[in-house]
Amino acid sequence: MTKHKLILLRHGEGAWNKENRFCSWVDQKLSSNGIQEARNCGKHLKVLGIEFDLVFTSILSRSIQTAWLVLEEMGQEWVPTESSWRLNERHYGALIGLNRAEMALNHGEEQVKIWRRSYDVAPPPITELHPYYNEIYRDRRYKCCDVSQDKLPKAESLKEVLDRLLPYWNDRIAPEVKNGKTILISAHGNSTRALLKHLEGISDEDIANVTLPTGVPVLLELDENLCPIGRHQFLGDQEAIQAAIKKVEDQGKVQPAAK
Ligand SMILES: O=C(OP(=O)(O)O)[C@H](O)COP(=O)(O)O
Repeated sequence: MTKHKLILLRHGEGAWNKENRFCSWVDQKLSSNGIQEARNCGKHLKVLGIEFDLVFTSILSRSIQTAWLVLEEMGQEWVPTESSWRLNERHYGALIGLNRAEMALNHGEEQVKIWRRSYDVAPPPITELHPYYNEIYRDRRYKCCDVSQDKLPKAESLKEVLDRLLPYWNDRIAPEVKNGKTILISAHGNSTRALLKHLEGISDEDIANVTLPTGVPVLLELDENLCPIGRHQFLGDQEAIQAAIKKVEDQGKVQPAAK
């Protein structure tokens, strides 16, 4: 049986991951910890003998920077890399920039969980009054997309992320996987969750329980029809990975001191 190896990666920690703020389409760089996470990821993939043929990233710096650092550690800087807005993080609309724990205090943990992890509920849309509206929509990178600026999202559910990501997967990435290319997709927590949902056939309910920590490579093996062979695997120290997953899940809870 043909086995295609696909490595999915949520970028290393960014400044706003650390501050527990919804970052989404704001272009934050990696924190020093995030740089180290990306480097460690590259070291680990090198030890495993992975040889990439192609790399795909979003057009947000943290995913591109992560891909560079991974490739540098692996001595594979030459590998062709392609970036698309369709791999961008979920657009968190009006929630962009807000602190999750404060949101939990003001709106309740259940509401924050619905905003973060429900499949088809979108947060309130971003408006021109939002402090990051201009920073996002006046950025030149969004003039170079395959849709016009006015068609770009103002908020997205996970379902809407999958809807805009799927054409890129189907037309651009999947054919390369089928051709036997070993591919790294360096993207984001929710764009990666959307793709995993599609490839593994995860239900609308169960996808709420899939959490991705930063900087941890996820291996998915696919057969010739791109059906998964077994479940996705987090590569690395399993105990540390479980602790990192719990930390991401707890980001949407009221901080103990404030309870
Ligand atoms: O920017 C984000 O994700 P990213 O760090 O993967 O790019 C989101 O703020 C992730 O938030 P969530 O984990 O509450 O869905």
